Amino acid sequence: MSDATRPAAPPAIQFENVTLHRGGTLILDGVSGRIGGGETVALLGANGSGKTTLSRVMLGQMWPSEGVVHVLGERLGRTELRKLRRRIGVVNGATDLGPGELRRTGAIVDARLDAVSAVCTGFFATVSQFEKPTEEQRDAAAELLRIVGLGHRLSHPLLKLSTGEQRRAVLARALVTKPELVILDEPTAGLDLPGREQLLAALADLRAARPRPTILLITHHVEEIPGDAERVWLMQAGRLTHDGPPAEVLQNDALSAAFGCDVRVSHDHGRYWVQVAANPWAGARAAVGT
Ligand SMILES: Nc1ncnc2c1ncn2[C@@H]1O[C@H](COP(=O)(O)OP(=O)(O)OP(=O)(O)O)[C@@H](O)[C@H]1O
Repeated sequence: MSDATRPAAPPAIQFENVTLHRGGTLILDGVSGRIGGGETVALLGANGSGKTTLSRVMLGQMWPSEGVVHVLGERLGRTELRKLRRRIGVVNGATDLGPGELRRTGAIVDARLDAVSAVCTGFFATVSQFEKPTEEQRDAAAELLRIVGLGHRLSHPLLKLSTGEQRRAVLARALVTKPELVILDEPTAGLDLPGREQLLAALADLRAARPRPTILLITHHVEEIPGDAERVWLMQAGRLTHDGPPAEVLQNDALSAAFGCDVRVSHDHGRYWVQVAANPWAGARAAVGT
């Protein structure tokens, strides 16, 4: 069957005309998009463009003022979120918080837990250990922690791990249930160079898995986008301005507009790289005499 006649994979995520206001600010402005089952989509955009908010809408953590969102065949608002969340693996930046703040910020795991217990909370989609994991579940958690390079930290509380180690533990938690959908929000923040490459390799393994999970990767770093990702979304001021294959979207003009500075994109070793061509702060430096 040719690509033209092959039916499109059923969507893992589909949202239409999603608008979200908070405190009088328009954060998402009528965004629509679709990710087919098993596809990888990278979401790029400047600070404050609305990337995390969009991912939180998909997770049912924030409610849009308008619009319809379907995730893994379920319409948000008409489905039991707890059940749905068990099918989704999430990595975000909010791991090093105490329990009071956990509820307020939507953090995903209680950082006082030891690494194995923290990973096991992924089986129950809870932030803390409210249910006792089985021995098999603890073994699976330990195995994943070894795979992400934390075999020597199994019984350490997350609070006592470095930022990069916490990040790896949270990735293990996200993957422990073999989720159908994985949402990674800046998963390499705080990782050192080998740590980042290790995480990107784990991402490549995930993309090679069968059945292949759907992946939404939110990042600021063009070089982290798998060159063969199905699509790249560019976000600017709460709108999805571009949606297409990497070669089409990762262009000088589109990225310069999205980041508000003149950039040059290159392609090497199967990945895209970006350099700032003109320093947007040069005027400010001149003004302060540096
Ligand atoms: N609860 C809120 N009330 C008011 N404004 C908010 C709220 N949450 C987010 N915002 C604003 O919405 C905008 C988008 O925030 P969001 O965190 O989604 O951006 P982002 O693209 O993920 O940014 P970053 O790259 O810095 O993580 C920002 O300007 C932010 O200040």
